[in-house]
Amino acid sequence: MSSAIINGKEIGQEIRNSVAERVTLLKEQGLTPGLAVVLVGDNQASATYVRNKQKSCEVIGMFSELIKLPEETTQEELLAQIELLNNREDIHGILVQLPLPKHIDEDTVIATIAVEKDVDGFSPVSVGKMMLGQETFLPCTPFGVMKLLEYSGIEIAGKHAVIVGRSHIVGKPMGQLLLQKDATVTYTHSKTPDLPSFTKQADILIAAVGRANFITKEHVKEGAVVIDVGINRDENNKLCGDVNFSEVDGIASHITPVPGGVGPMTITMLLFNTVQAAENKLANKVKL
Ligand SMILES: Nc1nc2c(c(=O)[nH]1)N[C@@H](CN(C=O)c1ccc(C(=O)N[C@@H](CCC(=O)O)C(=O)O)cc1)CN2
Repeated sequence: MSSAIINGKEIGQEIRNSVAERVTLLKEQGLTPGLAVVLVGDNQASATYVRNKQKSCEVIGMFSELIKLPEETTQEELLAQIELLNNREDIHGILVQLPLPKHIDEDTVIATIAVEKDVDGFSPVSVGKMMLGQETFLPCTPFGVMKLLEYSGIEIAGKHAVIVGRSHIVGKPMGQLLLQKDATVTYTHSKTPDLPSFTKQADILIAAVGRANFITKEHVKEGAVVIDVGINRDENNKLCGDVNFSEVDGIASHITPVPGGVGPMTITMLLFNTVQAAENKLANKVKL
């Protein structure tokens, strides 16, 4: 029997509908949520994501502004742009599309975003608050995964979650969010020896390693929930995840497809966080 598909497009749309209602309420009170999207350089994939983010804002009635900077922009110039956005009344959320050109230090740039506008949830203060379980903006991809699990009725408490991948924006926060819901969490990565001996124990397996079709049937326990965070291109330049879907289908109880699984949730939770930032502003609630 095939695994149940966790449909990120459908779940994302349901959440976007409720975010759109919150936008309408804010506008009735004279505030239009505004997102600034900063894109540096000519990365084609980044340009596509940024376009999709802006289009998604428009669909739900939010304002968005693209700050497009050339590849040769210096770090100082970029930091100056962010300072301007930090001080703008009409901008409630700021995101700097990653990756940045190599001559710019991502950590310094992210740390410059005002924490109350850090709708990507990447700044050191946001990450620290998330680790402590305090109210803050959660990073959009792991936040989206938590919503996928919630909307699919998947129990987390008491389950063994195994994360494959340790990036700052997905793997690490993912484990924390699952831990906060009482999962037992194991972190693994591409250099973990005998990886299947760990992943085979997972009730919930999160693949966030960034390698096409890396997770195969030998990694997955019968009945596991498999969440594929990967966005890769295979040898035919076809979009694919970190999980070899056709091998794992039928072994997992539930699985996310690529495309149409976690990806759409990343932008959904960005909209969610930006509306939250605007609501916080209206309520004069500064998240420091
Ligand atoms: N500042 C940020 N930079 C990056 C983030 C981020 O969350 N904040 N994440 C990724 C890229 N990303 C958003 O920026 C992103 C990636 C993929 C998708 C998505 O919807 N994927 C679709 C397929 C799209 C396609 O056809 O190519 C899917 O999986 O269904 C959305 C957002 C790195 N940078």
